[in-house]
Amino acid sequence: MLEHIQILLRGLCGVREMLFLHHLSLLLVFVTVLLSIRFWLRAQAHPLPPGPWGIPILGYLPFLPKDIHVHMMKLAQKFGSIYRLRFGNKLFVILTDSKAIRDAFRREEFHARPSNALYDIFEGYGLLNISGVIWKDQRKFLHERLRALGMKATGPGREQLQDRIMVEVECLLQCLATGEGKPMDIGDLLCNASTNVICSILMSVRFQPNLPNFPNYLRLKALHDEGFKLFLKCDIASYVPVVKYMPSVVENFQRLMANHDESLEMIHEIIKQRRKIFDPDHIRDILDSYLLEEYRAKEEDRVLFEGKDFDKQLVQVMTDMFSAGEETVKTCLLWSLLYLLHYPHIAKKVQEELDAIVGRSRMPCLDDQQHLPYTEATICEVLRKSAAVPLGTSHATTRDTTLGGYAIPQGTTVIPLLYSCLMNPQYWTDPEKFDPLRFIDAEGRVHKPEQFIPFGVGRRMCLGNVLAKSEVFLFLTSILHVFNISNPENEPLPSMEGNLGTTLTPSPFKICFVPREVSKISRIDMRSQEFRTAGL
Ligand code: HEM
Repeated sequence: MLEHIQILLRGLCGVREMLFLHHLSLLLVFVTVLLSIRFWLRAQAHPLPPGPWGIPILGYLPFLPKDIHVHMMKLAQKFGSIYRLRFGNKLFVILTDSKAIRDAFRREEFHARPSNALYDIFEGYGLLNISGVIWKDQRKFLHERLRALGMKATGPGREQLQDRIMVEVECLLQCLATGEGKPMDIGDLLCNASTNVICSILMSVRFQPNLPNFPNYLRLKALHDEGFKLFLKCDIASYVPVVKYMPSVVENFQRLMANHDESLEMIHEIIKQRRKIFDPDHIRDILDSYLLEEYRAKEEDRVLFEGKDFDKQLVQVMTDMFSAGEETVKTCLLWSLLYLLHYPHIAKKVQEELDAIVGRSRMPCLDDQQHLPYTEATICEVLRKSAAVPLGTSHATTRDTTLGGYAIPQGTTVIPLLYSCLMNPQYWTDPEKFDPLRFIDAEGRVHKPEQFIPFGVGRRMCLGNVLAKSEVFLFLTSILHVFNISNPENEPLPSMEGNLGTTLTPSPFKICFVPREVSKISRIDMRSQEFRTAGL
């Protein structure tokens, strides 16, 4: 064959050209060999992380059980704390301990969110699902504005945040009191309470069955609940190219889009109403802060969000904060009550600490937090054992990189398996046991081990962690300060098994709230509801 080519070339070219071609082909062979050796050496130095085999087209998807988070934690025993999985045609890297997660997420190339047809719904707007410079700017802006509204761990100004939360705490306590100690399922009440806190911070709106906007709340909640389910279904389908064209998947996708559009439109309506009464000298919430930016940009003849639609950004940010802040806190409160039903002696110890430090003549406040180590340890233990966001939120790599000696190619989806950090027997003694004392050191102070990362770590860690901790503290301590909680008589204790969706939630359960000498606590200060409804 080679001879034939040479004869042909001899016929076409002179001797000098032949020599040149000969040298050129030698050079090409040499370069190819060199590149192959380099590639092989690099692959030896930085191979892909190890991981289980999957099957063609679907990858590891068919082997995923219902409790994905537990299964993924078990895979780490075989493959180590950094391993790979293939879902359909997509490469995933799973990080199962806080060291690997910290190592990765402190680096810029791990800060992006994955990008596929599903995430494209957000068109690069909002905060939760965007990447790059816009994400950085928006995160900084929101962080500063939230701090200005009192969302900080220490220092003056926290009363603003506390006031907003306490309005909802007081409403909740009144509802619980109407139950007169009979069994109640309080999932909807907690959902309404946490929605109202976040909506108050975002746009000074609250919803209550006796307020005219309550049907809007029910619709928004239904859209979100369905949206989360559809998102999960479409998410899995989006990894397998063939599956995503199936009629049922296309239909789910279209419903998700319609759902998303309707919920954005509802928020947009609130924004349009607010614009009419906006006052740059009276900034009440996050919505006002954005409108102030818009107002200043107009005054200074400056363009906001070059090439982007300001209203779309505003609506998507509101929606992102709403989704991130409502479900998580409600879930965490439900778990708190469920664990305390199972471990009544812990509930009693928290009440004793509250009685000793806060006293029986007032309600707990944020300043008490630092003086209540057992209560704080109990909340840490709730955050650990419930692992409310077991799979964290996926990140993606923006360039080829390495981690722990492994190659992580550009565009890899990275899952920080928070469930493993919080529940792995390698890091926690008897992790299934609910035991606040694991967070108390020899001096009686609260100590948080390095695997305790319920809010993630790094530059993309939960933006609302201070708010979440404040809410859980104020709701839980207030409930325990005013009521004794118990399981309905002659009923088995509710299951502690979690159901995996975007969060890990307990199944619905009933609980009795029996007042504890309420008369001794000064009457709960019900602030006027008019101030809240005025923002509508
Ligand atoms: C107990 C309650 C909560 C838990 C366990 C929780 C947990 C998390 C986790 C694990 C992440 C992902 C971090 C990452 O990407 O690495 C996250 C992100 C986020 N959380 Fe929370 N969260 C809670 C409550 C809240 C609340 C109340 C808000 C409201 C402001 C909030 C706002 C956010 C936002 C905006 C992000 C995305 C940050 C970004 O992409 O830069 N979260 N949260």
